[in-house]
Amino acid sequence: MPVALCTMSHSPLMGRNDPDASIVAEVDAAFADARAFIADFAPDLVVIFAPDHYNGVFYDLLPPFCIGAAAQSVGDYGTQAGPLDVDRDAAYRIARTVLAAGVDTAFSERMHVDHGFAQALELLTGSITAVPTVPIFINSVGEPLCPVSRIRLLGNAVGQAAAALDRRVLLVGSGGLSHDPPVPRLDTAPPPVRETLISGRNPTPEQRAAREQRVIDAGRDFAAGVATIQPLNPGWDRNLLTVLASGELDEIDSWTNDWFVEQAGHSSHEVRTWIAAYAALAAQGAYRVRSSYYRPIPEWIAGFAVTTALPE
Ligand SMILES: O=C(O)CCC(=O)/C=C/C=C(\O)C(=O)O
Ligand SMILES: [Fe+2]
Repeated sequence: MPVALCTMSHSPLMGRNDPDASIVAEVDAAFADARAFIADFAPDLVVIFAPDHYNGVFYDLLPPFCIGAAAQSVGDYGTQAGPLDVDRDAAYRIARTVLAAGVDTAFSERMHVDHGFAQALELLTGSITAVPTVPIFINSVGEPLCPVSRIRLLGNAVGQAAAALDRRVLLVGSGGLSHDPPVPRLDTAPPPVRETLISGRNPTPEQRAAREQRVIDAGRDFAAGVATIQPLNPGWDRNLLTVLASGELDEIDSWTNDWFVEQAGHSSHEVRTWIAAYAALAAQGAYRVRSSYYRPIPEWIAGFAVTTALPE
């Protein structure tokens, strides 16, 4: 069945701590191109891989993956709040195929998602309900993480499931390339923050505003060159884009989780969502990258990229 792919970095700092207007215009043009590509493809199902940033998934029960049969967006960083238009039947069909392939995904009838999903759906399709969706959470933040080889297997199984649906499926991956924004970590967080990582659902508006302001401040400091967070790594980012475009995805299996962090920062694990989306596309045979935009954008704490691809 027809498939197409669009992968994109997300950043909660878009619109909150923008780079020079010429760079914003360049990114806007990349998204306009992606939207035109998607409109031309006319998907009737979006399968989106995205991470969570301790808004929907916590250490009280932290699976490596979760497929949502129903989901709602928490509306962080000004993204749309409320239910996604989840295609429940497609979610179950995909989950059955993934489990049959030996990839032990979790499954949710009440998934909570954050800007990782909502920003991508809004930017690419116009809203969180524009096109029926199957949201697939990939843990990219809460260590310990599974080896990245499992992500390729997940993506492959999702791609096989997508092929068996009689639908026009857009595969989306949402996450930054090299970047190390201030996402708290369980082993270093002070006790009150640690508790929010374990069970922090539904923060008060004041708590949410304080969290968001901390990230915005970090973006300002990073762009000013005074933040203590890890630099972006454009060389690493470009190599990743080259590998994804080459179709030689099994090369990625040898990349260790520690190497991701050393090279590209903790949140570079978010490229798991790209790897899954490309592996899903590869499940249907050879593919061709149709467009690839990249720029390191310190104001957004992001190696920022947008790609589109189609089967050959
Ligand atoms: O404050 C927190 O708990 C989480 C911070 C946060 O949500 C940061 C998000 C950053 C990205 O999504 C990103 O750069 O990819
Ligand atoms: Fe993120």
